[in-house]
Amino acid sequence: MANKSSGGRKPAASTRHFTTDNAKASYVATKTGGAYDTAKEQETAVLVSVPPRRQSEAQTTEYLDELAFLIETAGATATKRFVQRLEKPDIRTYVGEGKLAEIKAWVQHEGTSMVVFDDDLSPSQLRNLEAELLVKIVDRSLLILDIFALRAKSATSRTQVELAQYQYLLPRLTGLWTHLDKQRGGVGMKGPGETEIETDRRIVRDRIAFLKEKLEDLDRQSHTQRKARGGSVRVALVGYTNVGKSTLMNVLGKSDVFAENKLFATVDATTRKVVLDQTPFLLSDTVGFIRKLPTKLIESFKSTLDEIREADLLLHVVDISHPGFEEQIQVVNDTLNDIGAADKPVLLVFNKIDQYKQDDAELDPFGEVLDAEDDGTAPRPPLAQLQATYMAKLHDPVVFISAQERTNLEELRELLGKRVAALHQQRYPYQTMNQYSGE
Ligand SMILES: Nc1nc2c(ncn2[C@@H]2O[C@H](COP(=O)(O)OP(=O)(O)OP(=O)(O)O)[C@@H](O)[C@H]2O)c(=O)[nH]1
Ligand SMILES: [Mg+2]
Repeated sequence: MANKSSGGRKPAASTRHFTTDNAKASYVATKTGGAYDTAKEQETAVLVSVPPRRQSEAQTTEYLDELAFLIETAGATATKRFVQRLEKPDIRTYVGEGKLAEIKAWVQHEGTSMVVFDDDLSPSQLRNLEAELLVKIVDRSLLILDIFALRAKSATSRTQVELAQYQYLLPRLTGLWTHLDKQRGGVGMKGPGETEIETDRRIVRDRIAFLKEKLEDLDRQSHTQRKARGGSVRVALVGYTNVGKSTLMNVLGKSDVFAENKLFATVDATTRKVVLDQTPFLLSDTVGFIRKLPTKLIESFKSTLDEIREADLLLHVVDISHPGFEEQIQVVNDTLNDIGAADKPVLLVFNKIDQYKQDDAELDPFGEVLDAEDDGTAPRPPLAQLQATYMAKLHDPVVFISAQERTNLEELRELLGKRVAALHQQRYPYQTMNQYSGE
C-alpha cells in the first residue's frame, strides 16, 4: 500500500523545480536568466561542500549523497561533486580561490544548470559566486524551500512555505538583477536602481506581514479543530525524512498517505483515528526533519509542528538501514528540542530491518565489535545486539520493524496499544472507566 510502486499515490513530481513554477523560491536562482532555463530538459547540478577537517570521509560522502538526493527530489540530477576541506568556509566565496577556479573551469567546460552548496550562503557569498560562475547558485535553504513548495498542499503549509521563501528573499534583495518583475526575465536583464530595490523590499515586507497574519488566522482555525478532537490520546509520528513515517501511518491507520522514496514526501500533517487494544487514539503523520534545516522554515512551520507539540506520545521512526541512522536520531532529537517538544514520551521504532545489512564483524564476548571500520563508518552489529543496546540506554522497550514487509508489526501494535491505553487512563480516567464499565 505504501511503497513507491503501489497505486493510489500521486504521480511523482517531474520537472517542476527551481526555474519554472516556483518563481519566488527560484528568485535568486533565476536571476541569471533564461540561458539556464532548461525546464524542459532535466536540469543538472554540481555539488559543492566544505566539510570541516575532522569530518570523516564516509560522513562527507553520506552528506553529499543526501544533497544529491535532495537535488533529485527537486527534479534535477547531480553530475559532479567538489569537496574542499577547510576550517570554515571562505567568507567571500565559500570555497577558496583555487577551488573556485577549478569549479569554474569545470562549469565552463562541461556545462551545468546550477551549482549547489551544502550550506547556507550569505547574500554576499551568493552574489560573488553568481558573478564568478555565471550559473544559478543554489544553497541548502533554497533547495529545501523549493522541495517544500513542491510538496505543500494545504492552505496552511503553502502559506508557511511562501512566508519562509520571502524571509529567505528579503536579505538577498541587494545588488544586481533584483527587480521582482524581472525574476523570470531572460538573458542580459539589467539590474534595477536603488529605488527599485527599496520598492521591492517594501513589497516583500508587506507580503511577509500579510502572510503572517494569514497564518495566524489559519492557526486559530486549526487550533479549534484540534481542540475539537479532545478526549483522545494523540500520537505523532516523527523522524528524519524518508525513514518510513507515512508508510507506517498507512499500515497502522489503514490510510492512504503519500509515501515515496524521495525526501519530504510529506509536508502536510495528516491525522487518522486508530484503535488498538480497544483504545481509540489519533495518529498524525508529520513533516520529516533533516540536518541543517533552515531555521526560517522551522519558524514558519510552527502551526504544522503544533501537531507534534500537542501530542501525548511521539513515535520516533528511525531508518536502521541508513548508515547515518544514529546521527539522524540526534538531528531529530535536536529539532524536537528546538521546537519545544523534547520532554514528550517517545517510543523509538527502528524501521526497514528488511534492508539492514549487518557486518560480519568480530565480536568480543560482550557483543562489542572488536574492529572499527577503516573508512570511519560505524560497524553494523546484529540487530538483536542493537536492540539490547538501545533498550539498556533508554530503559525503555524499542521495536524493530519493517513497515513495508509488515514484520514485527504485532509487537509494535501491542507495545503502542499499551502505551496509549496507559496514557488514556491517565488523561481521561473517567472516560476509560465508562468505556470499560459499558462492556
Ligand atoms: N525497505 C524498506 N523500505 C521502506 C520501509 N518503510 C518504508 N520504506 C520506503 O521508504 C521510502 C520512504 O517512505 P515514506 O513512508 O515516504 O517515508 P517518510 O518518513 O514519510 O518520508 P517523508 O515524508 O519524506 O519525511 C519509501 O520508498 C518507502 O516505500 C521498510 O520497512 N523497508
Ligand atoms: Mg511522509
